[in-house]
Amino acid sequence: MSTGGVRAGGVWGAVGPHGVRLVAAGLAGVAAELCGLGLVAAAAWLIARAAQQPTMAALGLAIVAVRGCAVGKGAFRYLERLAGHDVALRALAELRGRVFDALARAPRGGLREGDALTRLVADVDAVQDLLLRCVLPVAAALVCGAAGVAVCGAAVAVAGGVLAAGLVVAGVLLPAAGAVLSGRAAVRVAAERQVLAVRALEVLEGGHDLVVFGARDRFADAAAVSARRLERAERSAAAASAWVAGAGAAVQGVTAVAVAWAALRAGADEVAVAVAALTALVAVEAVLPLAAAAQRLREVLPACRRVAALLRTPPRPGPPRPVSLPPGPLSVRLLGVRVSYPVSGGGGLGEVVALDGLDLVVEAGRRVAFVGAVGAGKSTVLAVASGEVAPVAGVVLLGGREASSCDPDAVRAAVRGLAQDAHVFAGTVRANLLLARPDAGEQELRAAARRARLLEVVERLPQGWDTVVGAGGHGLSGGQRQRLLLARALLADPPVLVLDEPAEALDPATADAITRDLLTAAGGGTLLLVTHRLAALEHADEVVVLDGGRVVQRGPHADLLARPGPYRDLWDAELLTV
Ligand SMILES: Nc1ncnc2c1ncn2[C@@H]1O[C@H](COP(=O)(O)OP(=O)(O)OP(=O)(O)O)[C@@H](O)[C@H]1O
Repeated sequence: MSTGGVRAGGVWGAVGPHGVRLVAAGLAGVAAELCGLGLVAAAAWLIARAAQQPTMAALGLAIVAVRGCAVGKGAFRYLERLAGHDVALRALAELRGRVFDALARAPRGGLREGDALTRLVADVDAVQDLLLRCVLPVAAALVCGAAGVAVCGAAVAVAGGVLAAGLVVAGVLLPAAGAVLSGRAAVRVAAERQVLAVRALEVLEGGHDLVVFGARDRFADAAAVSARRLERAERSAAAASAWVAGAGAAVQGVTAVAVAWAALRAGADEVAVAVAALTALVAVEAVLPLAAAAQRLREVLPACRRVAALLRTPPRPGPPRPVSLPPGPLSVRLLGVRVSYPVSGGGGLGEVVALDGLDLVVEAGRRVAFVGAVGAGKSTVLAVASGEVAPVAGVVLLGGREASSCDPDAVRAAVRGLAQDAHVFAGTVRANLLLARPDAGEQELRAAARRARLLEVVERLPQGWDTVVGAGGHGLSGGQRQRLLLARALLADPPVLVLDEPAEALDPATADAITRDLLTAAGGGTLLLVTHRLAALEHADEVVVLDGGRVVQRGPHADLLARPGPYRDLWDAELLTV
């Protein structure tokens, strides 16, 4: 699986590398159908001919053909299933890799949101049906239909023509009618399923709030209504499929009778009539799955189009010849940086200016704290430094190199830490930490945990480091979760460590102790720390006060406190809340 740019070919691009296997599966399917056809044709000939009491020698070849076709049908069907599923699973694995790459490139929100992501998983799985239930049956039906017409035609010429007409009805008209009939039902099912998924997610994820605000029953009723509507849509889809299947069986019977009748009228002997009629029965049976394939195709094609659209997500723009970053702690310079976010509302699109021509210099190895009111732009400073958000104007320099001329992955690796929306993965505590640095040793793990005050939490967990946390695992309190995320950020130990509210959800005493540790620890790289708690900032090399996306004050904690201004106002406000 690649992690880089877009690979061409959409959904078929994932199947292409396994083309030989797909062809092998198709050939095995065709061989199985031909064996089925040969079996019935030979058996029909054998029974009808045996009734004429010829010598055993005259029947010998047909007996061998019946046995050979019977064995061959089972063997080739087995090979088709084996090769077909093998190619489908390989193609799915390849496609999932490409989809994950594309998701990593996709902008935040949108496709990464819950319902869209759930749908995407189903869309990717639908590609399996494209191969197994659409492509392979079509190949087998085409060859078997043509062979049936040839056998029938050889037995009685006119019977071949009648069979061809029956095949057109069963293999073209019926699937087309079925696709139209079931298409509308499939669209309704997809829409209702999406509504139900959204409602179910709301009830599941917002369950606690719904109970607190007394809205649980209302939301649960709405979800139940959606479930009933989905059930009705699924019933009408199933009814359409049942009608098509019934019509297929009728066409099969009518074709076999018509072939026998045409053969009799043409003056064929009873052996030829039996062979033609039974061959027609099998040939039509081979094309009947096309009706189901057409219906499934109507559901699968939109899914494939959605996956293909995601695969076309362009890579994040990067320079053609990236400049490399110097080793060790890096300085961070933001010169005239302006960042705005698009927002919709009031019937149109607008923008929020988060950073407004910000100038900031943080020398390598310095520990700088960013403070300010809610929405002042603190998190955006970190996002710009780590390359998560691109400024619309201004320049970002890391270690003296323009960040935009460096490889975006290298920038993300050099400037990282703890974001506000950091995630605890379903896995052990150890695995969650090692995500930041898979090669970290036990000592480094413990040191990071100690600094984040996580060690005491781990020691109290039932299985210690091996306790499973995250979705479906041991529930962590808000404070424990925050310590785990902070320990992971500290273990990463990048050249520029960015920490956004690392002591959030902790009690004030622990929050201040952790902040003090972070600011006084020996060694380490440059530290950019966003915090609302000012008590420990006397240990920061510098404090930067932001307001409205601009720097309104900066300097050591003591200097800022010594004179009236925004910092002292924040300090006084903090004292009042203690
Ligand atoms: N993804 C976004 N889309 C739209 N507006 C955004 C987005 N992220 C931030 N903003 C806006 O940009 C401004 C600065 O946000 P930012 O998160 O940088 O502030 P902050 O100082 O970190 O706030 P807080 O202390 O609440 O975390 C705010 O007005 C915010 O509403």
